[in-house]
Amino acid sequence: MSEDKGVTDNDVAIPAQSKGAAPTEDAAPGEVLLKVSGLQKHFPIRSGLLKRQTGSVKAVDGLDFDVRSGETLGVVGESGCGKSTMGRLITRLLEPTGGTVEFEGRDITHLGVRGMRPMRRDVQMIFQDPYSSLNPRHTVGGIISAPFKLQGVEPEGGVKKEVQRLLEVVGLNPEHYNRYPHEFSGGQRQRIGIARALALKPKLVVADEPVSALDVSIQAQVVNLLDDLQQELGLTYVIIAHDLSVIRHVSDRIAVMYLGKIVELADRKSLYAAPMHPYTKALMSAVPVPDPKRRGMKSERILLKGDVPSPISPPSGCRFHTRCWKATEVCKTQEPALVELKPGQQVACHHPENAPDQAPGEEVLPEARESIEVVTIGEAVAEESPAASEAPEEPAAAEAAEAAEAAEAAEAAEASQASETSEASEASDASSGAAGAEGESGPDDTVQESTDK
Ligand SMILES: Nc1ncnc2c1ncn2[C@@H]1O[C@H](COP(=O)(O)OP(=O)(O)OP(=O)(O)O)[C@@H](O)[C@H]1O
Repeated sequence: MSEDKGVTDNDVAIPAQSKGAAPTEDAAPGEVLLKVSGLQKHFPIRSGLLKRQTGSVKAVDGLDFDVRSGETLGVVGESGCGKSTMGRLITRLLEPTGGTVEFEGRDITHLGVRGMRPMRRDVQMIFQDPYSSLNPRHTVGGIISAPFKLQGVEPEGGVKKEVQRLLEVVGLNPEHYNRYPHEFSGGQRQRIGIARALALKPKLVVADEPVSALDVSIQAQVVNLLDDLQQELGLTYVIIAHDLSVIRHVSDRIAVMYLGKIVELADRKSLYAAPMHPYTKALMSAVPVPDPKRRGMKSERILLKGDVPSPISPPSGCRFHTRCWKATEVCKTQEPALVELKPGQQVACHHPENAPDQAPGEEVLPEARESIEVVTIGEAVAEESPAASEAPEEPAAAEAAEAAEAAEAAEAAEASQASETSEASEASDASSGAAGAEGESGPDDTVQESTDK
């Protein structure tokens, strides 16, 4: 997906983040920053003339986890399992139905708008779609300076100077301050979203599918940027993604969600080395192997049959039992608790993998044997032509991160040529951009006036 934009990705200086962003005053690394207990969100379903509640979508149905200062907690799961709802609950963009959210030891579950205001500075969100999360009528300067205005914060040196510094921090040209979102590529727009999220030096950043709307090579750049910013600013992340390759690359710990619940929560190494929940095992068996030496080796993919059940009436007992090849009678009737079976690895399963059976002596249900299909891949592929073994595998962001670094060197060679072209277009853009800005009315005028002092 190449985009013809006024600003090209060649304008992006990836290592430019080192321009002195001041670290936030976080809790000591490893201390609990966010604590979530029994968190629920049930969306009511109303029907009839009187709009009576006839049921509810149990999008998030009892989550318990904490996020430690300085870490990245990855949250993964199939579409519809409640990841985004969880993200919106912990950033308090949604009101929970039940449970509690504590930030730095303070219960923020039901804080009103005024009570939340100071906390809004500390907790920020990066959204999935850089195309729709930026107001097309506002300049980049206006977008990134909005948090300062909303919070009544006057940074040292003024808002404009600070916004330009932030643009540099995320690898964008500070001179593009007066440009509009449509003049940037997808990756650059996501950088603008990141700059906006970082404006008030938050302690916790919740990123909901921050790269899934982007081209694979651009995904790698944005993932690397998030990584670098975390190192420099001591940020704590909750990163939500359905792509296990992205999650593997960015996370210290990983929570696997299924139908509104966490089924496994573990540090990255343990989870990838020995997943305990059958659902985690199935998810991970579908991940492309990042190590080129191991590509083509025989491996088994577990294909779950059937659809994810409806969150309106989730299955009894263990919610995964209708799709699990290990399901027994106890799985149908008793919901397994999330318990730590190995240090740093919690799982909610009666019959976990790579751990002692929690309900031994139970017979596997006959229908359970039919719930999956195991496909052996690798050998057959390797026997075909060498080209065929590479063709079906989509490069994952983690691999692409490495590929992007190599590609950057090549791109640098092309950059001089590209910059000539982009300089020419910038010259014409500058005048049309200015005309566009002048032609805007209402809020944009305010932005221009207040930021171009
Ligand atoms: N405002 C809402 N009203 C009613 N149902 C909702 C609402 N928002 C989400 N849901 C439902 O809640 C469930 C969880 O949705 P959510 O968006 O949190 O899942 P997700 O894991 O983030 O999925 P995706 O990866 O597709 O974004 C889905 O069944 C969804 O239809």
